Amino acid sequence: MSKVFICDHPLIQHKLTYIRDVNTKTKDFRELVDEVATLMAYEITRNIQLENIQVKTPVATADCRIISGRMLGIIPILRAGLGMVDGILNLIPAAKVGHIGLYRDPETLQPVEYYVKLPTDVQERELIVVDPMLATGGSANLAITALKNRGCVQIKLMCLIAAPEGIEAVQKEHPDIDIYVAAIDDYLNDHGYIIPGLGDAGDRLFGTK
Ligand SMILES: O=P(O)(O)OC[C@H]1O[C@H](OP(=O)(O)OP(=O)(O)O)[C@H](O)[C@@H]1O
Ligand SMILES: O=c1cc[nH]c(=O)[nH]1
Ligand SMILES: [Mg+2]
Repeated sequence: MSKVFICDHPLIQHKLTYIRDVNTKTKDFRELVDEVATLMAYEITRNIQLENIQVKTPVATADCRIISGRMLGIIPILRAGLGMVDGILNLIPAAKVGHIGLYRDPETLQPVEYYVKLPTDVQERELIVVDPMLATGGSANLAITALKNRGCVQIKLMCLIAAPEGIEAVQKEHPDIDIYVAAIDDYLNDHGYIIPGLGDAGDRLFGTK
């Protein structure tokens, strides 16, 4: 069974409070999501493997460690996942980015795929699928399935806010995938919105409503 990690670092929780606030405007919302993505990336990469190397300091040789050789990929689920990409790239600039475009049909709440563009060596990479919201779990499940269908095996899911329903759905369909979230909220309303949540992440990031 996949594990669920709640990133409860005080800085993440503090910024999430302002992300949720209805009075936070687009510019601040975008900056806060970016910052939280960086902080969550710090947590998610905690157990990444290191290699030993030696470097010359100005006065001696030092035994050091680097993460070279680890091939990472960031996979945002469009649109809202885009808001988390730069924050992660700040920490891991060598990561490649693949895009999966999905929108959720407002009537059926089923995800509809409209775009997939992945790095050619995606199967060899350790992937972090990012999306601020895990609601019914349909979008995350479809994105993970799309990656697995292309031969990807090392996949983590990183979301800001999850509904219990979404976590359950991902655990059921993809029990091998670990999930990292900043918060698990109460429930989904009749329109599939996370309560209390933050509203529509894509609209708040891009100012479309
Ligand atoms: O878990 P689910 O029930 O599938 O819902 C979550 C999805 O809904 C939102 O995307 P949306 O469909 O609003 O598209 P957008 O990012 O383009 O706004 C969100 O960013 C997730 O991708
Ligand atoms: O609460 C929700 C649920 C799905 N998508 C969002 O952007 N917000
Ligand atoms: Mg949206």
